Amino acid sequence: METVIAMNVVSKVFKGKKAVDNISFKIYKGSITAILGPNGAGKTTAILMMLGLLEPTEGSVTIFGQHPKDKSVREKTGSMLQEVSVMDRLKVKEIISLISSYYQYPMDQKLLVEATGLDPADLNRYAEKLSGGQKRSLGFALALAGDPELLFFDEPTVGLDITARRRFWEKVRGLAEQGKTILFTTHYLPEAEDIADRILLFNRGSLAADGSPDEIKARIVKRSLSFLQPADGLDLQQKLLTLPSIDGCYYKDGRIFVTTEDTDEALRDIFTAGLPVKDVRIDQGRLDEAFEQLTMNQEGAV
Ligand SMILES: Nc1ncnc2c1ncn2[C@@H]1O[C@H](COP(=O)(O)OP(=O)(O)OP(=O)(O)O)[C@@H](O)[C@H]1O
Repeated sequence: METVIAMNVVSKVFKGKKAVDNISFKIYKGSITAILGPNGAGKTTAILMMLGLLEPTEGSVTIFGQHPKDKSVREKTGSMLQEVSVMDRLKVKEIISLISSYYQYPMDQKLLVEATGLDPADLNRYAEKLSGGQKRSLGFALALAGDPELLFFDEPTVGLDITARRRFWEKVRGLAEQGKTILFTTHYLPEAEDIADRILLFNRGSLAADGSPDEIKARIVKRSLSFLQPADGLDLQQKLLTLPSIDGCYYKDGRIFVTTEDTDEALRDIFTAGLPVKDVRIDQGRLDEAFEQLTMNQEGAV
């Protein structure tokens, strides 16, 4: 497998606070990797270091074996960051032509417009007049303009409607099938689960988990056990935590979820103790549960 990105024991400190803390991983050619994590976990900081827009405080980042700022790397890299800033007083087609002109082998502009779902009629509009979703489509076009080998997307689908979102992910899948390497952050876990073949879960600047969506789910949640939250939910949570088969519990969307290695044994313990659980539900583990437990466990450990 060809290594495209190597993060070697990388840390980034802002004013004495570690935003990224001793992170190491490699990303391989043709893979789609999602970086997940709560707000402030260090995802954007990590991406900015991979783009050469921030220097690590410690450790090193190499892209295609070079420093991220190396000209050869920039020519092979495209990115769409959270803030899509458009140039004032330029039409969409002028911006696309301008950015494409920076590259030796730009993508055909007609294909580019098709790929991003921009309406050809939008090409003659001033970019600052585009809607939020259309600006993101333009951002996508600009990321693809140089027909890059490696693409970074920071929260790419925020503000996109369902159709635009589906089109975006179909295109991303197609790009990966062509051998391009994709890295993206998202807060929409189902997207990560559907699209990514690997998830890097960040928490407080560290890597809390690294694996395929299935591996991450299997690592933590085999199956999940939950009940309706009663009026005295705190009391029930405290009682649940005294049972030997239950490792932890948390509240979400009106229900109490239980962390356990063995749902059968947990249920036996709950009924033996006579706890007043209602509407018992056993589900296959979901990624958001794994995510919640992994970040919750780490918080508990700090
Ligand atoms: N330029 C900066 N100066 C000072 N602190 C910063 C700077 N950039 C980020 N931070 C801090 O570093 C930490 C990580 O921020 P980062 O933006 O990387 O998180 P994130 O995981 O991308 O969050 P979100 O999901 O909210 O986008 C936060 O505590 C943030 O306040």
